[in-house]
Amino acid sequence: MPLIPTLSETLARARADLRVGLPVVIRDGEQTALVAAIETLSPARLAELRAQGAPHVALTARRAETLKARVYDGDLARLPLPPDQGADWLRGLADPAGDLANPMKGPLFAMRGGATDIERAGIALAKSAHLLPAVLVVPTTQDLPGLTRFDALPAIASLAAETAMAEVAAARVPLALAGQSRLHIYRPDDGEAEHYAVEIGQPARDKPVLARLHSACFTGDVLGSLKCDCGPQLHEALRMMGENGAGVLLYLNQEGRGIGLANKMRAYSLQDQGYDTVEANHRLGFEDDERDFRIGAALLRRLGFGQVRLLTNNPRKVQMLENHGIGVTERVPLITPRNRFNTGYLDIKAEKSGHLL
Ligand SMILES: Nc1nc2c(ncn2[C@@H]2O[C@H](COP(=O)(O)OP(=O)(O)OP(=O)(O)O)[C@@H](O)[C@H]2O)c(=O)[nH]1
Ligand SMILES: [Zn+2]
Repeated sequence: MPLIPTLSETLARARADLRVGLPVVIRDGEQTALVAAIETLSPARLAELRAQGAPHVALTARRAETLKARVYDGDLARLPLPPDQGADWLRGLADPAGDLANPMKGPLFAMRGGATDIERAGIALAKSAHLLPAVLVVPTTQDLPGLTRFDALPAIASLAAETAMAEVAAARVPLALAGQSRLHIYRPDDGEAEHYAVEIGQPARDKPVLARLHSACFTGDVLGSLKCDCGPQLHEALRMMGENGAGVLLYLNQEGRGIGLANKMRAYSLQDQGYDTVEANHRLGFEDDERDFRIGAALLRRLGFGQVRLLTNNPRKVQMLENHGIGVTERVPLITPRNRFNTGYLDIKAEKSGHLL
């Protein structure tokens, strides 16, 4: 019996491969293509890929709009790689860092017609590897042993909900702001980041629990950045749970609303150029919010909680939990002080993302 990796295992390998600059093979019916992340593509690897066939780029519609490329494929655009262009040109398409210095990348000719599911899967893979959402796609007929391959299209978008998570450890941690807590570590089967649950006191399972789903923010939570409200929200939530005597805080490793810390810093760099938090995400090729809140719902259920009093200003979080089987009996606002660095950010969250601030 050959040992065949599961889809979760293949996904974990594919993310690692893309991050180090290796292409993966994706098959969709009769079509097979090599897919590589542009962010990590070296000139030497590009030359190898060119020897396999005619490459094209797949970008999200968000990035294509910034580049003024035509979008014929709904949520993505495909651009052929011209023979006289190379790694620098590709990098310019993927990475907005050079947009101001070099605004004219085109004219850019977009491809039309034909199947686009391999491209869509490739972009989803690059996003889940926390790379820039832009991939090089090379249709091929060769059998390429040694590369990670998907023999059918990976249904990445629906995977997170189904991914199993194992509790790997739990132990008591006394907290300055909340008293006794128990920290649980959960590890997803598909190699994604671990998530944490902090149980404060001994919350009853048969009553709505005071809960917070907190997305990781290295800059705010750890460094005390004044650019956002994350650190004060984290501390205030813990303090309220301590005062309440019980609660549960999920610390979800979805840094930068799911785009990863490197991309969040790219977004900050665009914000330094004057774009707001939403525009910066779009210029990078991301949606405003790439988080998958199903993970939070799954974790709450796993901990035995079916109903929550949710500490949040974000109505989407309430909606997503309810959609995924967790009753939100009350939304408890979590308002923290403004300062001159975060006030614009909070205004945009209220205006464009519907936060109740
Ligand atoms: N992409 C991006 N992410 C940011 C930026 N500023 C903060 N973040 C991230 O935004 C997320 C905020 O998470 P939360 O505080 O849990 O969620 P929220 O949507 O603000 O809703 P609340 O429950 O009301 O706080 C964290 O993952 C931060 O890292 C930014 O300018 N760009
Ligand atoms: Zn933050």
